[in-house]
Amino acid sequence: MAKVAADIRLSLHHLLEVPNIFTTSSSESSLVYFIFPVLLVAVTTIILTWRIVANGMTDAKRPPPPPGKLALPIIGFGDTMKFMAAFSRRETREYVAQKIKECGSPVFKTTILGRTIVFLDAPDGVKLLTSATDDILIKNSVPASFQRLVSKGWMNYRGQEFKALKNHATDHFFGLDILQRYLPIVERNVVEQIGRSWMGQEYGAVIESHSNIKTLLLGVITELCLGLTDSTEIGKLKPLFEIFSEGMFVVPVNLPGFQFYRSLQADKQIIRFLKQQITRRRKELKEGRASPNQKVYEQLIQEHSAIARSKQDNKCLTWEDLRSMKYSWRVILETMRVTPVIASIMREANNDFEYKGFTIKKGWKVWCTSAQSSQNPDLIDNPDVFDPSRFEQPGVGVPRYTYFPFGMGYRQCPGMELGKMVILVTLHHFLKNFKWSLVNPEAKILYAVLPYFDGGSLIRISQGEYF
Ligand code: HEM
Repeated sequence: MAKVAADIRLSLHHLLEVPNIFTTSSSESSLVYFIFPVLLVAVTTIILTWRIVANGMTDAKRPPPPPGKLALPIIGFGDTMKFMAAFSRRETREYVAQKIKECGSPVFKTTILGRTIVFLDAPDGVKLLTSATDDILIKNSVPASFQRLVSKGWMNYRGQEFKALKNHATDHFFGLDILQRYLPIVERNVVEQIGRSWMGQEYGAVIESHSNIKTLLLGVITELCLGLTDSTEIGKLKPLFEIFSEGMFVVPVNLPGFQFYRSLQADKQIIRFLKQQITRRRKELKEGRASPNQKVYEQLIQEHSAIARSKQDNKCLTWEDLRSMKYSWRVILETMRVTPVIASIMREANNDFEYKGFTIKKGWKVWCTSAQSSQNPDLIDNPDVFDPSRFEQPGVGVPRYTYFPFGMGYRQCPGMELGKMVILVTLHHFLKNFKWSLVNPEAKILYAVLPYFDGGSLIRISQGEYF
């Protein structure tokens, strides 16, 4: 090693000692004239090799890779700016349509954030992305910042290890029998949070609803996972989560002054907080102290008031009540179709494979966005129209493999039933106690990984007993 280092130092020394070409003797300048063409040929060869390898032209027996230009490694941005601008303005559909026109194929490739991304078509692409096993596609296709912040645990598990983890989580947390036990806790949290932040406001008061709902959800999760009910303690976590999530889709520079650095610091504080809470919870458990649009609105009121009427003495919601909220669930599905929480299924090729006559290379990211599936006018009638009735008959208004609010198949969201429960319970209590309207109905919903309300989500609430 020492010899190699010495050789490198020597070569660097020689290189640095090459005299200025404008003041050289003839033998020195001929050396420079020799070096330049060699460098030129070397750089050209590297670029050509990269292009050939990137385009998969080296293997004559294989079909070609999908069409679409790739950027030069390291220095090339490719479609990064174009895609990010379209994504944040909710114009992914226009971006995809333009690319399909440019490439002449619904399956195409490009470079985003320095990675080769292959966009697949729906429904076939969604079917592949959600049903392929880990030897073909792995769940690793997220930006580096997101991966470092969020994917440290669950997403890094593969194959048998992943199955064991998922079974464990289902047995101890996400199973339907366990969720039924959580229902009273979820409902109490919703009612308490509504009482704390929403009740008692004067008629027509304006509320920042997004932030309030986030507090509500944090309260539910911290009580379910940690048995934590102290609202002051929970209040400390909220700003940390805000800072943490702001770093999910940024350039991952871990230096003071950068967002990613701030998010990692917040992550450390959250972990410290959670560790303290887990220690406290374990101690409690050991000591045995722990205890376990107008028509749509009218239809929702109809469904929920019927449930409320069927109960005497203001009894709590039951699992059967949740199961009977069928129209409400269609409204929620349609809401997530129009504004998906997670707007793409993302995987990474774990091996070379073929798709529709194209070779997808190992390491390439493989995506199918909701713009190509659940918002695609070729697959869904009038995709921009909010119409919960499309979910009345499974697979008809919304064909199979075109809609994936919780993902599908092997890596489907394990929190789906919990998410569903919290949303339905919250909706029930909101409908019961409030009427509301948007303060700024023209305000856009934009994206920074997750959707957010441009200018806040102010709503005007009027408290009452609506059923
Ligand atoms: C409305 C609420 C929710 C929505 C819309 C949602 C949506 C999703 C989606 C689209 C995925 C990606 C699936 C894929 O790539 O195929 C996912 C994964 C995941 N979700 Fe959810 N989710 C929700 C609530 C929750 C909750 C409440 C939890 C846990 C408490 C949770 C835990 C997870 C985990 C651990 C994964 C990773 C699964 C894997 O890697 O296999 N989610 N979710």
